[in-house]
Amino acid sequence: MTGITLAVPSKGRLEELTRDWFAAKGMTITRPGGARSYLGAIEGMPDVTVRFFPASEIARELIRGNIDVGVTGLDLIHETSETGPASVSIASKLDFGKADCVVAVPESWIDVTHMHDLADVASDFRARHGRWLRIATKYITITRQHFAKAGIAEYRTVESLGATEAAPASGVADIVVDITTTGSTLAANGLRVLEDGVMLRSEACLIVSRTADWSPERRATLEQVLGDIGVSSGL
Ligand SMILES: Nc1ncnc2c1ncn2[C@@H]1O[C@H](COP(=O)(O)OP(=O)(O)OP(=O)(O)O)[C@@H](O)[C@H]1O
Ligand SMILES: O=P(O)(O)OC[C@H]1O[C@H](OP(=O)(O)OP(=O)(O)O)[C@H](O)[C@@H]1O
Repeated sequence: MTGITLAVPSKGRLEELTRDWFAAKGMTITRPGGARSYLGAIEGMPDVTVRFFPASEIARELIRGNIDVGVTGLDLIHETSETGPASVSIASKLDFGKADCVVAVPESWIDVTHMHDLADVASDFRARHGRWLRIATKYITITRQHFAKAGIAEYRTVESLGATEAAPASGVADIVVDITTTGSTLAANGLRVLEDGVMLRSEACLIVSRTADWSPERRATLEQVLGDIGVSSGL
């Protein structure tokens, strides 16, 4: 077996930009079965099988080694598993899909400008309010890691799969961890990013799995394909 699998986003904001990025490198991704098909190819590259997946599944399968190369957001690699970053190699940043994963508090918390202020708030919270500080987020892993690094342990996460920024105003949580690009959603919901509250700067990346089964033949195919794009695997 010398062929390799390339996974690209099947939908969402990264789909078209990914196709355009490959096209600019002279590689045309085809989807012979149409938009509902999950199998594709790259014209003139019979050793590459293209698979279409949601961005979050691409991150998971790269980490598990079930796909060889893929395009997804760096944030999803960090969020999917604590071992995510070590399980992959970033072959190239793609300069689109940019978003910062941030900690944001209500604008009315005027004394809270840095993570160390938040640490003080968190440790007093239970005594003052009779409950833990609540953080609305879908970035549970990233939150756990960064709050531990900031020495903050006294909080609870409230898992939010959409409209996270609405959680403080609606009383579901006190603060949020979410991604932001222009900042307009945070501002519209009366939230402010802490001055040292950027936990991760994310963008779409071309990512190689370290955990895939890299036989010498498949490795040679990988380096050849990446060489055509002008990058190396970093394996
Ligand atoms: N403004 C933004 N909002 C959300 N995601 C963004 C934004 N800008 C870039 N991204 C990136 O896009 C990726 C998520 O893409 P997409 O929304 O297609 O994924 P998904 O989670 O599979 O979609 P869905 O939420 O529809 O299931 C993440 O890596 C994220 O960082
Ligand atoms: O900083 P901004 O430019 O305002 O962008 C950030 C917002 O965009 C995304 O939500 P989206 O509208 O894509 O909905 P989602 O929650 O389904 O991802 C993200 O979850 C933020 O809410």
